[in-house]
Amino acid sequence: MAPDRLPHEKGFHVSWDQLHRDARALAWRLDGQGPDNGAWRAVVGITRGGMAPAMIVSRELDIRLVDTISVKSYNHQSQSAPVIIKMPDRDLVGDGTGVLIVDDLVDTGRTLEVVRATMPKAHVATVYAKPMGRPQVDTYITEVSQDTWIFFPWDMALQYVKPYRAGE
Ligand SMILES: O=P(O)(O)OC[C@H]1O[C@H](OP(=O)(O)OP(=O)(O)O)[C@H](O)[C@@H]1O
Ligand SMILES: Nc1nc2[nH]cnc2c(=O)[nH]1
Ligand SMILES: [Mg+2]
Repeated sequence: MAPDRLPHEKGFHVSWDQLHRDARALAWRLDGQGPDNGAWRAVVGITRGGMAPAMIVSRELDIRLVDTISVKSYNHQSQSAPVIIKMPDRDLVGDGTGVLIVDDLVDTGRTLEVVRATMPKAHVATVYAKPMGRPQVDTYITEVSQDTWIFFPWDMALQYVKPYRAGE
């Protein structure tokens, strides 16, 4: 096993195209589910990974009010207690009513626990979810097992791969 995959058993590699399709699927699922005649008031993306799906969801649902919340917790694959280092505009998000919080994935759920506490009435949506974090999410698209590490396109590059039967 490649050392950069430890301690997870499996790798789930997501291309830009796949992320685009899955974020669009998330938007379609959320369409018409907002509290104001089905409409959502604003999108809040959780930096940094939530910014790409937040952009796609806000584009699909024609939501022009977009803000971010910045949370720092993971350093590579090791997690420390999540800390909010930047809040969204309080006048915009209020208690979270009509706000869609968007992140790329939920793993342990610790990031969303901290974010939810700041906007208790918001709807939380992620593209991918692992079982431990699922209770923190209202809507998600694809579930992967807890021992899977999800690799996003912004963390990868195309590179040469040797054929299975490499010439001697
Ligand atoms: O459910 P949890 O166990 O809290 O993990 C999920 C969070 O971890 C990743 O972010 P990360 O902290 O790596 O920061 P980044 O988005 O800036 O890359 C991911 O984008 C989620 O925000
Ligand atoms: N890229 C990435 N970041 C994470 N943060 C917590 N879990 C994951 C994961 O599976 N992949
Ligand atoms: Mg993140």
